[in-house]
Amino acid sequence: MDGKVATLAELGLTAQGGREARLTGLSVDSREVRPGHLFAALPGSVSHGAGFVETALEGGAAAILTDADGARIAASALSSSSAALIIAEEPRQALAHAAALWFGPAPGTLVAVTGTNGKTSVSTFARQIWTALGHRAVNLGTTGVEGAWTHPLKHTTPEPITLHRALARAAREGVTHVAMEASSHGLDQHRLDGVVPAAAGFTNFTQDHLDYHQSFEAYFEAKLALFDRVLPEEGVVAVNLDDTKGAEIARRCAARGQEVIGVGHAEGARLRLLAQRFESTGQELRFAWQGTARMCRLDLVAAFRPENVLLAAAMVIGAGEDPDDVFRALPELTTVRGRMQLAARRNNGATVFVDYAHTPDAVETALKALRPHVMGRIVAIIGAGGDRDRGKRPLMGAAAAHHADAVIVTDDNPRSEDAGSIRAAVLEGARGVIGGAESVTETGDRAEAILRGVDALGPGDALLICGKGHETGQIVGDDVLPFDDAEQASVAVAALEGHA
Ligand SMILES: CC(=O)N[C@H]1[C@@H](OP(=O)(O)OP(=O)(O)OC[C@H]2O[C@@H](n3ccc(=O)[nH]c3=O)[C@H](O)[C@@H]2O)O[C@H](CO)[C@@H](O)[C@@H]1O[C@H](C)C(=O)N[C@@H](C)C(=O)N[C@H](CCC(=O)O)C(=O)O
Ligand SMILES: Nc1ncnc2c1ncn2[C@@H]1O[C@H](COP(=O)(O)OP(=O)(O)OP(=O)(O)O)[C@@H](O)[C@H]1O
Ligand SMILES: N[C@H](CCC[C@H](N)C(=O)O)C(=O)O
Ligand SMILES: [Mg+2]
Repeated sequence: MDGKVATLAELGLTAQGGREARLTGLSVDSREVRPGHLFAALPGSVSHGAGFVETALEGGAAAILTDADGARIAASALSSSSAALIIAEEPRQALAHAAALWFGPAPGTLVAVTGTNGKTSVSTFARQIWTALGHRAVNLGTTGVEGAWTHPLKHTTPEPITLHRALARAAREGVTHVAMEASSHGLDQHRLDGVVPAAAGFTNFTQDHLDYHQSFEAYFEAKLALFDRVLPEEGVVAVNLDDTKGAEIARRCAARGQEVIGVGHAEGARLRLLAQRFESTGQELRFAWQGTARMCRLDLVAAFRPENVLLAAAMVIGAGEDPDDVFRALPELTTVRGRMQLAARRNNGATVFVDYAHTPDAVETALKALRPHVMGRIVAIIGAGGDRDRGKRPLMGAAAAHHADAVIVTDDNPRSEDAGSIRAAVLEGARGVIGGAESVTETGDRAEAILRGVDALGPGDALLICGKGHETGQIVGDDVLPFDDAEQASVAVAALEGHA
């Protein structure tokens, strides 16, 4: 945005005393302030950004956006400055709107999805459907910006400056359609308040992020904001009715007069899942749109997959596509990076999948979702991250031993911890299961564990490599060693089948 200048009024902001400023950029971090910037001094979880106003002013900030507390904290720094002061009740919301105006036009069609699990999957499928229909589309979230334009991101839902910069750049690259993930942190912090979705989706609601939200109620309230605050009145709501909280959202939105597309097995679903038949690398679906039954084959495994696919279809329909065109595109959907991804196949037909499951619940869900596709045995590779929740380690081991036929415990980002001790905790959980997996073994080196796992596969068997999904590195101490589960799976198959 070199050379660009805007007034406060052009960004929808009004300073105390009506003072004006000519802005050259926006920052939320005082260390990034350049001369002429608006510095948003936000109340944080660790400190109040207002404590950094002095640094921002030294850096040349022309305006400070904050709340009433912030104005008090920064009063003395501001008293000797000519910078404009904007006091907003919700400075994060004001920043989101200002960032949307500063960076300029975003792609014309945007949808957003929230829920505990499945956001990355649903937004990726929405992007793939649009692409199949001839649009230049991207998905934006945990795996960065992917599709017609790619760009890395540090967060699932980035703060508004990063978000609107990315959206504007995507638009300049010719992208017309965006499916984005709305994390509960992002919603709670008003990061999406400057976007205008045509449709919003809800996957499901289970326990997560209680360290931040404190209670289930607060966590759900955060998610509701996508429908109550971010989605405009004329926006369409696509929601999984099989989830109790989803049904509640559907009722609330319908009562408000919003168009709702219910998805799921539930009788009242406009897009209703009727039946599934599983094969080793995919499944047949029978579903109905507004009462008319249809069939299609998905080249995707996991019993829960149709939930994600049909929700994505509902969001794309809600955003204006013709339902028949959308359903014709479904057989073309391909795997989501690191989510029940078919990474390799042995000559004997055995399959190797990679999944990001890194909690006890996710390990259980992933293994159960794979089971109906597998005629033989399931081998699971699992490990747990260092410098993360220690309590989950034995529980992950137990989940794997309960639901797999053989378990290989290995390393997954030991970070600053002793890798052997982490494995020992996972092994203890796995070996404590009575009547579970027939074998539980330990192989610290992840590449070797994958080779052993692949080697153990007979006809009809499957290997599920849990924990790293789309990650491209193994974090050991301060080093990030290149490592990609899907790539290692192919390397292992090639080595065992004797081809390069
Ligand atoms: C817990 C959380 O969400 N924190 C966000 C919050 O920062 P904070 O409240 O911790 O900030 P703080 O450290 O108290 O500092 C207060 C303010 O002072 C500013 N500051 C701080 C130091 C300094 O020298 N100068 C300065 O200006 C900070 O930029 C901040 O605005 O506000 C910041 C500015 O908007 C965010 O960047 C930051 O996200 C951090 C980076 C983060 O890691 N968030 C994660 C937890 C997150 O949002 N994850 C979700 C979903 C994950 C999932 O689904 O698994 C995501 O969407 O990625
Ligand atoms: N509909 C679903 N029901 C249950 N589990 C699911 C569903 N969709 C995906 N999962 C599982 O949840 C995990 C995360 O999937 P995905 O990355 O799509 O979700 P997400 O909401 O984006 O997660 P994150 O909060 O990490 O960004 C994967 O392990 C996947 O197997
Ligand atoms: N966002 C999560 C992902 C964990 C993935 C797993 N590979 C690990 O390192 O534990 C975390 O950083 O805790
Ligand atoms: Mg995600």
